[in-house]
Amino acid sequence: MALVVMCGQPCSGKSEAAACLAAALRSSVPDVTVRVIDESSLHLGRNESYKDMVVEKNLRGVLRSEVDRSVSRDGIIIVDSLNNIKGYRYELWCLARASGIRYCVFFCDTEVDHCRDWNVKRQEKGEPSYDNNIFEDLARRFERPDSRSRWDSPLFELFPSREEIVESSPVIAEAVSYLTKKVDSKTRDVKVLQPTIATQSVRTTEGNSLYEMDKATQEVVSAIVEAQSGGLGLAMNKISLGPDLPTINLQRSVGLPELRSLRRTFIKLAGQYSLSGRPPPTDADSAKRMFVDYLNREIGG
Ligand SMILES: Nc1ncnc2c1ncn2[C@@H]1O[C@H](COP(=O)(O)OP(=O)(O)OP(=O)(O)O)[C@@H](O)[C@H]1O
Repeated sequence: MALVVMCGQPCSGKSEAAACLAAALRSSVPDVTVRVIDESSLHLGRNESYKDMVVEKNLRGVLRSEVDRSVSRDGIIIVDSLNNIKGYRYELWCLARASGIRYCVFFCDTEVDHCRDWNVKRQEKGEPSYDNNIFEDLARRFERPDSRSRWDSPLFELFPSREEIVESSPVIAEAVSYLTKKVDSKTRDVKVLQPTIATQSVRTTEGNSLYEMDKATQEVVSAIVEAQSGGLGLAMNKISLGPDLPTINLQRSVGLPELRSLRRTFIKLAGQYSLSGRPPPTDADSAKRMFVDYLNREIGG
């Protein structure tokens, strides 16, 4: 039914806002399942998840896979994480689009000084908090949402340092109405994302780019599994697929379920709205090249 992406600086009030939104939605549409996905629901700690770029990338991958598994036309998913990188919000938007559901972003626009104070208060109370260096690094890298981008729209803005956020706050009510309203077919006042052919289940015909992509990415997965099993005497962390293709540089051993999930997500993300803004690959080699680039970004060294 809908995907809601929380976004904001560390310790900016996202979880409190997400809880208010979830409660308001549950009262408004009691028959709809509302689920909040956050780091703690996946048993991931803040400092462990953001201590360097590799684990941070890993955290984003885990959250994205969970969102991918959970989005549906029947329930509402709220992703309560930093969602601080615009490319990542774009990926979440693609997942919503692939499922043909509503989407919106909630931005807790709290000044960094307040976030820092609130984080220090949590530290003093012994509550889960960010280490100071991790907080400063995340604060510096935050990419503000921009409602002109499809993946940051519609954008609901909250100012937790200036106004108390409660279930009855006007912006929460506005979001509940947007997320639960029946679409008026005449005015089309609520935007439901429409899956493109590239994001629908694959309808394969030979020569079709999706078929090529499906087959090519499967070959890449098989090559990785083979290399990791020590077969063919291949190096496990640097896997070559041929002279004209980039090398796969793995940071760690990656199991088949994770590879399958990455492949599924890649296929959804590719197509018309490809990761690089290029058109979908039309031949096996370019599909492999794009998939290897994607894997190197997600799980590469
Ligand atoms: N309006 C407010 N006034 C004072 N303190 C606040 C306010 N909103 C949130 N806080 C405090 O800030 C801290 C962080 O709140 P919250 O967990 O909602 O933020 P968050 O953005 O989800 O944090 P994280 O980035 O760790 O997930 C909490 O201790 C909370 O009590």
